[in-house]
Amino acid sequence: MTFTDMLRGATAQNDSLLCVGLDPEPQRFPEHLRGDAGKIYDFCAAIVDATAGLVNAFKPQIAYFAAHGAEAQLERLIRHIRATAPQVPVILDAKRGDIGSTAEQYAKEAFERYGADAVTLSPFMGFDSLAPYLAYHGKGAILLCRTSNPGGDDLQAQRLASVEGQPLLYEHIARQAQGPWNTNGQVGLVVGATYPAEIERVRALAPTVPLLIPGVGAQGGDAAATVRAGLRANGPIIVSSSRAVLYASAGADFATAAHQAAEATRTALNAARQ
Ligand SMILES: O=c1ccn([C@@H]2O[C@H](COP(=O)(O)O)[C@@H](O)[C@H]2O)c(=O)[nH]1
Repeated sequence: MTFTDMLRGATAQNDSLLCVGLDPEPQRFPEHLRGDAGKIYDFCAAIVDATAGLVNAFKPQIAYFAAHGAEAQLERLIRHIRATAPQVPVILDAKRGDIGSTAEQYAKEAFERYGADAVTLSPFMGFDSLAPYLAYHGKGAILLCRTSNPGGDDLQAQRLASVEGQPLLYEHIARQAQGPWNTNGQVGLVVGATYPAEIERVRALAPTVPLLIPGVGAQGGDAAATVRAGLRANGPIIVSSSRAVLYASAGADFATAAHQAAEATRTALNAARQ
């Protein structure tokens, strides 16, 4: 099954636009696990079990595993997601970007080693740096477009004088993603919930690609504005929240609290659907 098929299925089955981001920080774990990088799998698996019926995707961020040498725990976690929530796609947030020969290795890592359904990529090095991921037909390639951080403006809001109509860089990325770069219907875009006007602009330029939208929760993005700006009948969205769900409680009830936080966010997102 393709990434987009899985996304459509999980969105319908769980009645959800919410993606739970898996960004494990051992120092923020509940007391009985705190500071122990060997417990990353246990912590994340409990979060997965508590939220699997509430999400349309899970998004592990690879840095939070690699920083602790916990890649084997990430592999095990993705196998656990497959076993307990086979309908829910896994987006590996890796933001890779490199020349083609190296990109081949990164693509192998994402899709063969980890078995992810989609991966986040930086489009900064151009189409040939994306092509190795697109060679994995059916897998999602989600390109950074208008990111959630304030510094995203430094480059993404610059005007491209060399392109007809002089679009901003992020607008050009959106057009490429909807058009010539989307050779097999695998491309998606990352747009920050912290910038709803830009989500709307990206959606106008890229009406059907999946939008991965981080920035609700800890970064303060508005759930309702995000849905209104990004969701269309044929334009799916994946609204990601990590810390607000993972660390809803620092106590032994962390998984119950994560369930409640995810459910509240799912409800807020659904309330804004047309
Ligand atoms: O523009 C972007 C792209 C990716 N991210 C990632 O999403 C999560 C956000 O975590 P929260 O705790 O919900 O703020 C994190 O993994 C980032 O690397 C993003 O925030 N913005």
